[in-house]
Amino acid sequence: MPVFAANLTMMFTELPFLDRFDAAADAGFAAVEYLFPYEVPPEAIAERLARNSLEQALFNLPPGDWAAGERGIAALPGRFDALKSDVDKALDYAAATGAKRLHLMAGLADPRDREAASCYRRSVACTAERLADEGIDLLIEPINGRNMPGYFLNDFGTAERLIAELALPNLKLQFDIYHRQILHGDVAMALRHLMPVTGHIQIASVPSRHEPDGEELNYHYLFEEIDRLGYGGFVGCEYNPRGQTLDGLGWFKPFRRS
Ligand SMILES: O=C(O)[C@@H](O)C(=O)CO
Ligand SMILES: [Mg+2]
Repeated sequence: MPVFAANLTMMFTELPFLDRFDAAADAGFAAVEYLFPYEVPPEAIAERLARNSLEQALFNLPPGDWAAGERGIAALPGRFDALKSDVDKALDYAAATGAKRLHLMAGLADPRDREAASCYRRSVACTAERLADEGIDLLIEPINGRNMPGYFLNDFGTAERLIAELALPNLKLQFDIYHRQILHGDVAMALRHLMPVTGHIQIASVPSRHEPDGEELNYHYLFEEIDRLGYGGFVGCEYNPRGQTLDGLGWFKPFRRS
């Protein structure tokens, strides 16, 4: 049975950020993820995790100036020094929360731009090596251009090739099924093919990015497939609830922590 992580950036947004940890645990989740923890001190997050016996599945390294439209800096020329201090900051949060996976966002750049590609490769390699010292996996995630126009890493094949070329044991794929379906389809075959390099999975319905309980994808089948493939990681619930978060958790009843 997959272990689901509530995504606290999207779920339980009826509540202030720290209270979402309590709500996720009360709803039966054993783990949580979110995009960015950096507005809140690491100790405050650690306290909520401990109080609720929750595991911290994943979060993202700092993304640059999000409010100004940046979506990561790994592929941006001239930002390598900033990335190194971002990694230190993220590692402080990982140490406090026990997170064993961090996602590095690529940024907005033309995937055909050679300088961006070379920056991205260097950023990914150096960050993975730094994280390996702490026993942490680095995740890279292809994101579809409808949700994030101009995002550099917009192709699963590119991510697969980079992971193979760099051959760093802690560099893994963040397989967001929502993005996969929009970018390429063929989700079940891709899960089979990419499972050896997959370090984290995320889910949402397609096309609405709501609860994984209908529309284009058969999640009942995909959850069984993920189990059949022996996946031992977390499945992040990265969806926008249609209404109140709790009202949309019917799909989750069979998986609740007892
Ligand atoms: O799919 C997504 O959008 C996220 O997993 C992410 O990290 C960037 O927004
Ligand atoms: Mg995602």
